[in-house]
Amino acid sequence: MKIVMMGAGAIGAYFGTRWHDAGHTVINLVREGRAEQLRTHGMKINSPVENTEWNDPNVATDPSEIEEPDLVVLAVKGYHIEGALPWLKDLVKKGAKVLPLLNGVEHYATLEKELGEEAVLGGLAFIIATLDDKGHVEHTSEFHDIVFGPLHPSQEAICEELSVASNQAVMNIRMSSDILEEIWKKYMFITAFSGITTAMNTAIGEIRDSPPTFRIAERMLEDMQRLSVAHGVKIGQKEVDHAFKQLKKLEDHMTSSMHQDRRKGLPLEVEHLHGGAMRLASEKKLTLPYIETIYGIIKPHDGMDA
Ligand SMILES: NC(=O)C1=CN([C@@H]2O[C@H](COP(=O)(O)OP(=O)(O)OC[C@H]3O[C@@H](n4cnc5c(N)ncnc54)[C@H](OP(=O)(O)O)[C@@H]3O)[C@@H](O)[C@H]2O)C=CC1
Ligand SMILES: CC(C)(CO)C(=O)C(=O)O
Repeated sequence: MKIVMMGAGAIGAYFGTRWHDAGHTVINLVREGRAEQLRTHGMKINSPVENTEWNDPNVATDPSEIEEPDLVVLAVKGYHIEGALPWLKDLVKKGAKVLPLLNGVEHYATLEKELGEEAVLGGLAFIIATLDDKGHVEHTSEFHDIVFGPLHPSQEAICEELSVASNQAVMNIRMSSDILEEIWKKYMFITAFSGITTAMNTAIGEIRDSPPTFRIAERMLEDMQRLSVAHGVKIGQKEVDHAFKQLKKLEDHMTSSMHQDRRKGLPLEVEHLHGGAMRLASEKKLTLPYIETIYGIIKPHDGMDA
């Protein structure tokens, strides 16, 4: 299978290298700065599961360099989506389907409108990973999962193909028959987890030590549950309880990718995740008081805080 990794950041570099190691043609379609870093330092993954290196990774800096792509795995941040559209359009014209692995929901409407509904699969990544100063991946959790599935009946074949192609890859990958519901469940979880860890600027352990603070995370899950129902996705109290249990089970040091970005002084996905939830709520005349509050607390740190 010919896979284009669009965005070879933390998750793109991680999963792209794992597919490469499994024998697939993986092309990292990146911007100039990242291309230079990959040429100089190559790909390296430091992982509790298995370390690996790809010394001379395939790098492209324009879609015209790529022939007959099967799948574009989209692993950019929410605030990169608009900028990614021209290259995505070129690749879709060449026959590729697009599998986004971003957190959040709002990007699906944009991608479907710009690329066509048949081109956009549903996808999610579950991993804790970040890049070091050489652009190598630091994978710090035992889990490294992808869940994906069709959002349009015409996508069954490419989904089956990806499933088979991933059999030998060092990752847990699963095809879902209801990827939309899974995307919303993760959206509910990540909005609470990234919201509380980024707003408090600390990992989950310290948040749990303060029950009134931890309760805010539960309230955010409830806000997101109401939002999903308003958008026709069946998420109930059972799923809220399950997500809250997951927050209770995480190891003390664990934190969200958004909080890791705050620690590094990078731009945050707060507009995409929490801002997106507020826009989706206003479409349905809902208010999300806890999401709105946490959004207000995080917003000043977007790209400004070390
Ligand atoms: N990191 C994690 O642990 C997890 C992250 N996620 C989600 O996955 C998504 C990606 O996160 P993550 O990998 O951490 O992000 P990173 O910031 O590490 O990587 C994003 C990459 O996208 C690249 N990029 C941006 N625009 C383009 C473009 N137009 N063309 C090509 N490359 C582009 C950036 O390149 P450049 O260097 O040029 O800016 C950067 O390398 C987010 O939605 C995040 O929430 C989900 C689960 C876990
Ligand atoms: C919750 C987690 C770590 C799971 O993959 C995540 O998606 C993130 O922090 O962005």
